Order: sequence, then structure tokens, then C-alpha cells
Amino acid sequence: MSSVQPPVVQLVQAGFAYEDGPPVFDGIDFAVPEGRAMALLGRNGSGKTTLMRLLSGGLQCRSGALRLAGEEVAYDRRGLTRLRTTVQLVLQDPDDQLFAASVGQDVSFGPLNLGLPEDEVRLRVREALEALDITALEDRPTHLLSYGQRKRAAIAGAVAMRPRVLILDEPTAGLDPHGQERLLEVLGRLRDTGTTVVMATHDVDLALRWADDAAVLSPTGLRTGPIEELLADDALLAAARLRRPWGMAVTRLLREQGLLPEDVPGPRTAEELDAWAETAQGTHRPTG
Ligand SMILES: Nc1ncnc2c1ncn2[C@@H]1O[C@H](COP(=O)(O)OP(=O)(O)OP(=O)(O)O)[C@@H](O)[C@H]1O
Repeated sequence: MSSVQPPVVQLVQAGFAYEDGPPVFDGIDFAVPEGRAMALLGRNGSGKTTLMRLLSGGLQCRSGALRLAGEEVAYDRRGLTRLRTTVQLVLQDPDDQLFAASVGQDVSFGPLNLGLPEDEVRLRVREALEALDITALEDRPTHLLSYGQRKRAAIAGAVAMRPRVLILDEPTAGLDPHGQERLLEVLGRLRDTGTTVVMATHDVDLALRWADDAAVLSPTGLRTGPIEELLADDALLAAARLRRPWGMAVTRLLREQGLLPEDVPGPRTAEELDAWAETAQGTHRPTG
């Protein structure tokens, strides 16, 4: 008897086209690897948002199926409620998501809608605000928040649903470097406490630094796997029109120059490059 659990959420041979449009997907298979951080990559128009909406039930497969823990999702009220308590999508623009008068009211909307008791709703709101470091903003009107604060409030609304899978459409877009780092820390903490986090991004450097796995959409299809492996695949990068991550480009250059032995991992950030340069000084000399 096999003890292998089916994926928490999975598209099986899924097909989708917008009305009067060509197919965006025609028989795509995609299983979200549980407990991991995954970056969803692909050029403009490759289908990232469509894929995320299919996974979260905002769009319905025209063929094939969406499965939750191996069971096909029915697009009726019960099926969609089950889906929304498992998978939450955070849209790119927080203004498409926030509509209540205050942050606290907005974050409580999903749990209240599930019909949870008041105590439970309060607990979830508190937890979600804490997770996003915005407890102090609970009573603030949403329209008076900064863009970065609105992004956090929108994510808190999804977190309050305690999803097993949190999917975010370009969550770091429009944030300053400090805001990006803080958000990545928050998402890392969520992953570490058991939430599967999938993030669509155009930033390959950020993806390499943050994610365990990648899903890359290109005209040749969807490839998933460890991010280090996929982003080192030049043919895949060319097909998906993605740039080689900075850290990988530097590593390749250092190895070509004989400055970095094959068994020493390459730097992924400017800080790691500085640290490497400090320790490498005098130990590695260019060959030739
Ligand atoms: N509401 C819509 N109606 C018709 N076609 C759409 C709609 N939304 C997206 N498309 C088309 O579906 C395809 C996939 O678009 P999608 O938004 O999923 O790509 P994306 O990878 O998220 O793009 P981006 O990186 O620009 O956000 C594109 O060809 C796009 O023009």
C-alpha cells in the first residue's frame, strides 16, 4: 500500500481559453509542492495570472480538472468554499482586494464569511496582523494606508483564512528595497510555519534568493523543479525570455576565471559576494 499523499492542489490536463481567445492552456499538469516556497516565472502574457486564478478557483478549467488533495473540485458553493479555505490568491493590486473601511474589518471579512464564531474571527485577525507586522494599523482606514501597507493588509486578509497554499501575484512589485526585504521575511516565516507559498515574479534574482522551487512558463510548456536547476538551464531561460540571475552570472564568470572552485557555492547576493571576496583574498588566484 502506498503512503504517498496526493498534492494539496493540482491541475490535471487542464485547458483554459478566455472568451473568443486562443487557448492559454491546453492540457497543462501542475502540482503545487507542499510546504515549499515556489516562484512562478514567465514573460508578460505567458499565463501566470491565469494559472494562479485557475488554482484558486477564480477561473474555471474548460477541460481537465482542478483537484484538492486528489479530489476533483466542483465549482459549486460547497466546492469553492472548500477551495478557498485551502488556497488563497492575493492579487497584484491591493486596491482590487481591499474594500472595507478599516484594516481590521477587511482582514476579518473572509473568516466572518465562513461563519466562524466571533472569538475565532478575532483570533485569526490578530494572528494575521501580527504575521504581517501591521497590528498597529488595525483601526486605520484602508484608503489612508501607503501602497506597501495596503499590500500587507491585502496579504493579511488571505492569511486570516489560514490557507495551506498562499498564492501571490507579484507581491514585491512597487515596494522599495526595504519593503521587499520585509515582505520576503514575512513570506519566509509563513513557509517555515507550514504554509506553501507560491509567488509570481519577474525578478529572477529575488526568485533565486527566496524560492526553493520554480515553475517556468514558456511557449514550450510549463517546467517545474528546484530553482537552482531551472534557472541554470540556458535553453529554458531563452524560451521563457528570462535573464540569467545575477548570482549565477557572477558565479559562472568567477569559475571561468579560475577564481571559484567548482565545489564552492557561488554568491547569490552582493553581501555574499563581499563575504566571498573577503575570505577568497589571497587564497584563489586567477589561472593562466
Ligand atoms: N480577461 C482576459 N480576457 C481575454 N484575454 C485575456 C484576459 N486576461 C488575460 N488574457 C490573455 O491571456 C494570456 C495570458 O495572460 P496572463 O495575464 O495570464 O499572463 P501573465 O503571465 O500573468 O502576464 P503579465 O506578466 O503581463 O502579468 C495573454 O495572452 C492575455 O492577453
